[in-house]
Amino acid sequence: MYKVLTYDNIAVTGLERLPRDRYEVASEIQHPDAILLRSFDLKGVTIPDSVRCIGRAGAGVNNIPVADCSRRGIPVFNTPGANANAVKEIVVAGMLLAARHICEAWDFTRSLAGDDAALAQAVERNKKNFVGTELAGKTLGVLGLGAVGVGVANAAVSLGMNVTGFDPALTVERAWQLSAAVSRAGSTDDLIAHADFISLHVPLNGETRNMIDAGRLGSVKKGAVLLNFSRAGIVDEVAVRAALEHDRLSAYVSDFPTARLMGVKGTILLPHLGASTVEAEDNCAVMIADQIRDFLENGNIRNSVNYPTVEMPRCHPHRIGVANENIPNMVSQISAALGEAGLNILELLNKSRGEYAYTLIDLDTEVPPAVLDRIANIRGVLSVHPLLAHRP
Ligand SMILES: NC(=O)C1=CN([C@@H]2O[C@H](COP(=O)(O)OP(=O)(O)OC[C@H]3O[C@@H](n4cnc5c(N)ncnc54)[C@H](O)[C@@H]3O)[C@@H](O)[C@H]2O)C=CC1
Ligand SMILES: O=C(O)C(=O)COP(=O)(O)O
Repeated sequence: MYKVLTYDNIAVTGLERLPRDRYEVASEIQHPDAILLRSFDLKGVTIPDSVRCIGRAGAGVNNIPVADCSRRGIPVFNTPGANANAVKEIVVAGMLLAARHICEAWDFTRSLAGDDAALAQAVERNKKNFVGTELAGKTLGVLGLGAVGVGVANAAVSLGMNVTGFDPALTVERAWQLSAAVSRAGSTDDLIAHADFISLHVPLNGETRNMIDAGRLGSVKKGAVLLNFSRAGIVDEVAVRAALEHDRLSAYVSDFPTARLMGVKGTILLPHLGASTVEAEDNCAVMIADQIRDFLENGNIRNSVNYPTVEMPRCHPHRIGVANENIPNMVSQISAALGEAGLNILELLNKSRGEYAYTLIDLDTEVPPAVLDRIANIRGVLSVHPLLAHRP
């Protein structure tokens, strides 16, 4: 039995991809083979030695100690694009909430009482307080043109907005998806200085933390709207607060409420709802369950954030998967350990990514525990697992 420890709500449609006769899935479980989670903060948790992989049903992995996992030979998976449409839609909603003062207007309406005539009178008398602006013709700057950013940029084009984008590592795939009407900003600063709406779609990491700081906010167009559906830490909240208080920003729409911004005029704070649609939760859960199952059973790696893509069709029953440092002589030492034990290699695939590599080896017979131990003890080997073929 494979044991899968879950944190957060993982959609049942996804969990059903892990057959009950082979998988035990629970939120409390001893010696898990895999951890499945969404935004739960795994950085404060000791990851048991039994864990072979971690699956994030979603995009951001800033809640996972990825570097530690890499050193332990644990691939971390995510689900690129699986929730991007949901985020795109809520960003469009966020622009409209800000541009049309919908939150204040809704607060006003809820405060009303009386009969139809009284309500109509109050409505007509007060609607001038909520006059907004239209999105069409305004400029949206999209920072980060990945799965979400491209969706937001294209949606904004279809709403009649002028859209500029910036992404120093734009992939060819995303470039193909991006509307030709989206112009390319020369830099983050350039994008920020010319936009009426600025939407952040970068991952939170050492490079992006606090990237929207006082200096950059000082150069935004007066009255610009900042939308943050990425992570709280991408903006310097002290600077955002000051920009709101000085009317430099007219609104800050964020999916990440924090104590510093609660109640500050101009903030529209949502409870991390970007990916909370039935469709996105299903997409993410199905994708991650399939990926961790293929890894646990076949050693195949697809959509890992720290290990290379390694996929070898399963034609033989006896296979091992080895995670190792990307240093000379690894494959030769591993194959020597197998050869000296009289085991014949049928197929071998080795791929590397940065400091790490992963090797899949199909053999003509089962690898005895002593040989697995020998491989595990080779300097630079980080994890080794036998992968027994299951009947379909
Ligand atoms: N609010 C929510 O519920 C959700 C939030 N997110 C957040 O949005 C982020 C982006 O999600 P996806 O688009 O799916 O990820 P993605 O990986 O497809 O796209 C991220 C893009 O940001 C770019 N990038 C990285 N550093 C950059 C920088 N310094 N300047 C400009 N571009 C930079 C990358 O090249 C990449 O193209 C996630 O990392 C996560 O933090 C994602 C999904 C749901
Ligand atoms: O996918 C992401 O990065 C998200 O922020 C979505 O988080 P969630 O799955 O809703 O906890």
